[in-house]
Amino acid sequence: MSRPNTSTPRAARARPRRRGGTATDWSPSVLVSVTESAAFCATASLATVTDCRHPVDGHAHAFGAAHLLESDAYPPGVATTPRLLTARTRRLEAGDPRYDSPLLELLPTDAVLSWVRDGSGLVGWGCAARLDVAGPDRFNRADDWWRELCHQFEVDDSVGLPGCGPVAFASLAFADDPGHSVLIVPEVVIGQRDGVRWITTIGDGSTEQQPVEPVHPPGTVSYSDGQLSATGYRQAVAEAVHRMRQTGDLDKIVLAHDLLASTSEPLDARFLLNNLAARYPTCWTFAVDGLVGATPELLLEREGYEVRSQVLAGTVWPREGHTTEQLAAELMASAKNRSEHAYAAESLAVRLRPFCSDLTVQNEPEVLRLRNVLHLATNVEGKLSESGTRNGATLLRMVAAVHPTAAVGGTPTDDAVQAISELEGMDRGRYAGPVGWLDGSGNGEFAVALRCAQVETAAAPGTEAERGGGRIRLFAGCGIVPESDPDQEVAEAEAKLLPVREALEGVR
Ligand SMILES: C=C(O[C@@H]1C=C(C(=O)O)C=C[C@H]1O)C(=O)O
Repeated sequence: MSRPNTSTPRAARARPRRRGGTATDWSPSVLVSVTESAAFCATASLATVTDCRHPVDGHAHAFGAAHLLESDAYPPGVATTPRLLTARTRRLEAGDPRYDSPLLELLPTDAVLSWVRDGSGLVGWGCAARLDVAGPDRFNRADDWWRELCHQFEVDDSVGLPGCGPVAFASLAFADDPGHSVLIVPEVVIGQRDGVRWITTIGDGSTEQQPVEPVHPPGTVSYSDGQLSATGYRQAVAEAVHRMRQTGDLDKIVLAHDLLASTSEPLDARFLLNNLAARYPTCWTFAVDGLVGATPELLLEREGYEVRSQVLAGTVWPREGHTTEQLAAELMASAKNRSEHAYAAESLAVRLRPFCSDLTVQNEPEVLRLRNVLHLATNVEGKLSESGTRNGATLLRMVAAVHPTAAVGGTPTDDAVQAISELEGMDRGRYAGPVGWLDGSGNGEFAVALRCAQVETAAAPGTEAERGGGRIRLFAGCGIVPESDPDQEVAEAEAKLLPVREALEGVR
């Protein structure tokens, strides 16, 4: 992909102010921090904005986080003292210990943020600003917040690659309700792209030299049913198949279930990240606010005017006596998998096309080979239209348009999403939602949060967590079509749970 096109229209790109630019034309806007969210009803979009270094406590904060909210929809917030946020990016050079260590090895213990694939990507820590948001309008609110915040940055960036300057890590809920989405602007980001390693500090950079403690293994791991057991999952799949065959109102539905793991020692997200990255180097190893995983599915990447996606749907998993090539051939020849896949590829392409002047969808799917599964994959590439970008087609708004694709929702989308909530009866949280990062120039990458688990913070009474251990909720799901066999779907979900299970158990 080419470098960002600097002629991208202003409306399409949140533009931080670059040092050496028009310093005097910056007029501090009134920054408002909304401190209350519990008072709102569940169906409304909720937004809580926090300057994390100064937890919301009713006092003015040392520096501001800003967002746009309709004044009549929210109670009065707490006015903050407007102060410019500084984002400083510089190249790391040979001789600096951070120049050639693997990115994941640079992470301190707490508040880790990760987006790493094949050794490149971004890691971050600390929290210069944070948005918590929920509801059907979560994408637009997140987009407004990020673009507004970007105007408050003074940027000193001598590298200029996508991911330099101010960056937000984002992880959005699968569903309009329930679910909670989060954007975190770290205090420190270390990035690598095209062989260049850089560091960005946001704010005063005081956490740049955070000591890196040794990674702490989780001890013994035990599993128990989550909100939807494997047996319950089998029933839900059988019911979906029955319904599809009887009424024909759904063409495809993606059903998932969860699994709880308890560990005898506290969970160190870096232990999972390291193991996942070692076994799944071609996946995006991510961590945002306790959601940790290694996903193979690129939802949408934007660089300048170019967008790219790789839709995955249709799966086989290793069986004794079958080579990878035999499995790949079986997958390509399976009418059931091809139809599951076609719905997913079509759903992405149809919703991305309005933003593009050109959109190329691979004719025939290819096979993506991973250790635990093989998927059918379709590559999609587009060029954004100038009118679209002028009219505010930001990455987050495009992500909003394509989510959920039929790889994690179904066809037709609204009916499938409704049926998912009825049949699963669990809160997916941010599993199967978009996860990724955004920079201040409009570039970014979002994947579908798969092969992941949510580290739980509250310790349930009588659990390992209460005794000082950890608790984590793993998720996996499968596309169901009328030809699906419930036992096979249970086995497929098990294969998809394997990456996180093995990472927890220390398999590398
Ligand atoms: C839903 C998941 O995966 C999705 C479903 C797939 C399928 O049904 O074949 C394949 C890849 C993903 O798009 C998951 O991993 O939990």
